[in-house]
Amino acid sequence: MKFRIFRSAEDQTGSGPVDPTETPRMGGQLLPEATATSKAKATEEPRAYEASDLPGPTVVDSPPVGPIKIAARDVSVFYEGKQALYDVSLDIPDKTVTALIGPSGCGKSTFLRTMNRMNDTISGAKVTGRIAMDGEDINDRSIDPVLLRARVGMVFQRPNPFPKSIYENVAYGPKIHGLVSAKSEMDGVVESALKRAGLWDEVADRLQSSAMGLSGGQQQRLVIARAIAVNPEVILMDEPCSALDPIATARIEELIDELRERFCIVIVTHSMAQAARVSQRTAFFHMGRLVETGDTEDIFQNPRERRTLDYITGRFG
Ligand SMILES: Nc1ncnc2c1ncn2[C@@H]1O[C@H](COP(=O)(O)OP(=O)(O)OP(=O)(O)O)[C@@H](O)[C@H]1O
Repeated sequence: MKFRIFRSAEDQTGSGPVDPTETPRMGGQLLPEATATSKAKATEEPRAYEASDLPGPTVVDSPPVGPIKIAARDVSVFYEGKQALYDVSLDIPDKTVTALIGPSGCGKSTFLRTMNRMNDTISGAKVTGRIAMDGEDINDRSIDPVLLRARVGMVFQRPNPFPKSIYENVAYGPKIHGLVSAKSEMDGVVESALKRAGLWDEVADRLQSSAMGLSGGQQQRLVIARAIAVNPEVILMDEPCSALDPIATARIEELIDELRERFCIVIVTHSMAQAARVSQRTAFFHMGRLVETGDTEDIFQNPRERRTLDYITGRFG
């Protein structure tokens, strides 16, 4: 059996070259060329990928099972009038990791930001369409974006701890949102968030030390602890491992897997291997459009769209 070229599992950033010697794997399973090709286009001869194929229709491979946390309908985003995202409709299930994949500039981060109204903070950005969380329109005038961002936390590419102590980084959110007043209660919140972020054992004896003295991977887990401390319902992650080494990346990936028991997680990643490892649902974007979405296993093993197949097998992007 032949195997398609696939990004190396060690390629954590997704920016490295495709490794032709790497055996492709998806959730411990191989990605056989025969399966990917025959099911993608069972009766058609593969044809060359052409720019005129774009833009294509959205294909919903299989609807998610279980409760939907966020439902996006016909979401478009414009920057200074220039359209960056076109009519994206996507259901994001609760207690699941959904990976947003696609080549640079396809709109992954733009779509991610629509879910906690971070695009509101970009001057000249305009969002149309509807995004509902638990059935409630998050763009409704009655929704306070600051409170929304506590419910929908965000972790960025580069760890961005505040230049304060480890303790203060975690305590900051509960304090400003008035969730906790007593010091003893705050101690409990900080400890619990650090434990859930898998950092407690490494920092318990230096909570008053500066967060800036932590390693990059520890800082990223601290930022995750900071997001968790305000009891969010959703955690958005924009390439959270791209600035980390493989060991720190593996630790964050384990953490993501643990966190999905309690949270709805959406992760933007350039690494196909990472998307395959950490997510249960995948959405593939190309040129501002959602091309295909479905269970991660289906997207990687039986993509329906030629563009998806070309991307996941490293032909472009
Ligand atoms: N603040 C902004 N102002 C103007 N245009 C923007 C802004 N942010 C993104 N864009 C444009 O919107 C399009 C989508 O960008 P976006 O960052 O969402 O893509 P992406 O898929 O996340 O890319 P990458 O993988 O490189 O981060 C691009 O053409 C980009 O140049």
